[in-house]
Amino acid sequence: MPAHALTDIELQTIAQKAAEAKAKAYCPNSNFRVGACLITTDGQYISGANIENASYPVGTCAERVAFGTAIVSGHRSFKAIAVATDIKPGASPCGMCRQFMREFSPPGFPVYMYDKDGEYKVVTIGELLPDSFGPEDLQ
Ligand SMILES: O=c1ccn([C@H]2C[C@H](O)[C@@H](CO)O2)c(=O)[nH]1
Ligand SMILES: [Zn+2]
Repeated sequence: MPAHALTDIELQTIAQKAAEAKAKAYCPNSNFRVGACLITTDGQYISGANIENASYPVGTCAERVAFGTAIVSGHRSFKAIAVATDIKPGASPCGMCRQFMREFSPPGFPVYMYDKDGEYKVVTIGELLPDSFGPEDLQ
């Protein structure tokens, strides 16, 4: 089992919570629901969903809502994130979210992408954002 692998229970829980968050998306502009759920290294789950705005660029993605919520709750260390959408295959995080997530996750951090049937593909943030710039580069 790779160091970052989740247990079956963790995987089930993160998928369920990402799907629940998806139901809470506020997306009157795109009607494209996205839910996300992070699991912290101490086993807590923190969710997010996309929140759109009448001024379109002001809207934000589910991944950044989940990470932002976690960070302001004091969490700094994460095992994985799940992202759930109603398409098939599941959606891959946008470029801005890749960089945002990279701030708080090592290259091996797993991103589980769930599709409308609950099937997933998992990739690492390093695969999504190769040769990335991170906070350690500022030291
Ligand atoms: O990985 C993604 C991709 C898109 N969105 C949101 C942004 C916008 O509200 C809607 C359509 O792009 O989906 C996310 O939350 N996460
Ligand atoms: Zn995004």
